[in-house]
Amino acid sequence: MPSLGRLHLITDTRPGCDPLAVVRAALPVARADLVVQVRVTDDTTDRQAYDLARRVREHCAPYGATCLVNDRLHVALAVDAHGGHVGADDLPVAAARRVLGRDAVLGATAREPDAAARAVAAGASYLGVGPCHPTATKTGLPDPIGTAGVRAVVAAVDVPVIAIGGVTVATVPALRAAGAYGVAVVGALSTAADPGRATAELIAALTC
Ligand SMILES: Cc1ncc(COP(=O)(O)OP(=O)(O)O)c(N)n1
Ligand SMILES: Cc1ncsc1CCOP(=O)(O)O
Ligand SMILES: [Mg+2]
Repeated sequence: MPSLGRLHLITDTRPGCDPLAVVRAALPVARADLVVQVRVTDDTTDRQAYDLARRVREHCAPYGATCLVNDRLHVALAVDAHGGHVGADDLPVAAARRVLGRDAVLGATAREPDAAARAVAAGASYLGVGPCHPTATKTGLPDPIGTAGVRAVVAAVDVPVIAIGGVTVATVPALRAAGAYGVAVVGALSTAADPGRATAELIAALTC
């Protein structure tokens, strides 16, 4: 399995967004440092999710970027994605591992050390940890864990920790200092005036 990219671009399929345009802008900048996670709104049909994921997968290939699918692992399999991401309301990690197979990239959401260690024992190859900071992108989230929460999870596991939730280029240095391997963003790229430039700034912050 290639090493995991440090910048996880999560697609924003809310009304008014153009997720493929953001992916197209980010790929030539971040190349193999990019992981594109296809995440769709709940009212998106499987056919729509499949069509988006198939196109993302095709776009990623020439750049060596990784394509993951959030929640809908049958879509991940159908488009030959590199893997998927699951959280508390999705298939359990061990079941997701069985679905995706031994070699797939499998991310799991965790916000505290015990749950993180259980997810890794069940087969997660990386953890999405957060929300680290306040965010308006997803409702119903628990309180942010901050950099101290990230540090606690990092100390408990031996897989890459991807910090998520309210991440901006300004917050990356502190997250990296807390041990995060990388970051996952929605708004920092989907609402950027120039997503290519925003990608370059995030990559610079992640790799310095
Ligand atoms: C990298 C990363 N981390 C966390 C999440 C959140 O997953 P989940 O808790 O299942 O919530 P939804 O994204 O499904 O609403 C993620 N998608 N990616
Ligand atoms: C899906 C998800 N899970 C925890 S925070 C979040 C949304 C992150 O979006 P943003 O990067 O815009 O804060
Ligand atoms: Mg989920």
